[in-house]
Amino acid sequence: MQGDLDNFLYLLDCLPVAAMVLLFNEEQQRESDRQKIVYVNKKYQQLIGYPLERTPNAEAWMEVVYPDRQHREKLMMLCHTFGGLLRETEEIAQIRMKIRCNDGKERDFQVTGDNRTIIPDHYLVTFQEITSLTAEIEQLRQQSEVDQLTGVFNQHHLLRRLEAEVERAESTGAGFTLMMFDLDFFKDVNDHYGHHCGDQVLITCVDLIRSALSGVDCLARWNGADFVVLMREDNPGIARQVIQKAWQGVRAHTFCWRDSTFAMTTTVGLTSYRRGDTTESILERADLALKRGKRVGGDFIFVDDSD
Ligand SMILES: Nc1nc2c(ncn2[C@@H]2O[C@H](COP(=O)(O)OP(=O)(O)OP(=O)(O)O)[C@@H](O)[C@H]2O)c(=O)[nH]1
Repeated sequence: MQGDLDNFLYLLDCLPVAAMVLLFNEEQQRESDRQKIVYVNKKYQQLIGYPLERTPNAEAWMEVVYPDRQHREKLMMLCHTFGGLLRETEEIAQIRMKIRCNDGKERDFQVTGDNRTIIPDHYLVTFQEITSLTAEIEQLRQQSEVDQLTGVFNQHHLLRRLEAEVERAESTGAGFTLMMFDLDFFKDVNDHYGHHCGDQVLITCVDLIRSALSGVDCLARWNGADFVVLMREDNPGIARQVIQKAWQGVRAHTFCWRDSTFAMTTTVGLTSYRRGDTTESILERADLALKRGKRVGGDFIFVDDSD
């Protein structure tokens, strides 16, 4: 048995993957004493940087590689499930975790626990670094939520935020305001000056609107020349004052294209959250308010105060 273990550990040192061996002892009273790290291979020491002496048991190891207490507590819960899963299913279990390595850098790892090792009660845990993969996924996730032309959020993100905001309003009672912005006669800009000029106008308008908002307000492109602002302000009067600055900012701006200058106006439809609202009902009301603003010729802020 000892020979098997020695051979097994020798093989682990030849692996190009960081690995540790855990010994499970179900008889120990305290959960933290049930898992003991009995071996870390060479690749583990190179990549994560801690020798076995620095990792005497699972709990101490956790404190070294997860100095952030909150992160550690979350992970302890995950690991508890992870260990339970391994013992119950006699299979492989995987989790993703952030580890503070000995060089002080935080890296992401795919951690795989395998209880099918040949030594009874010994579990093999391998660590595959996925830091660059995680960064790429995060970058793609962010890109998928942003409008490529203007850099503000897209409709997909807005709908997610709106859903979360409706849930928050339902549970806390703190409302919010939704505004739909449309550039008036934007099609004429494209027709007169070309699509490229239209693009620049959209970018400039976004900058002007954004500069009137605070960092917590969510500005998103709804489609074409329509934008939506979600503001955590349940008083429509106050929200109106803020949005008027954005509306006025676009109005006062002189747009230049080659030898020409021109002005732009916007129409805004504004509505506030009401108890029982869904994302659809509040969007519908904002759209209706926008249409009513358009009906009076645009260049207008229409506040929906119907009941
Ligand atoms: N340049 C440019 N044009 C776009 C883009 N997306 C949509 N459009 C154009 O935006 C126009 C639609 O805008 P609308 O708001 O419906 O038309 P509008 O002239 O502003 O009409 P009103 O809103 O009623 O004042 C169409 O001509 C689209 O081709 C874009 O990314 N770039």
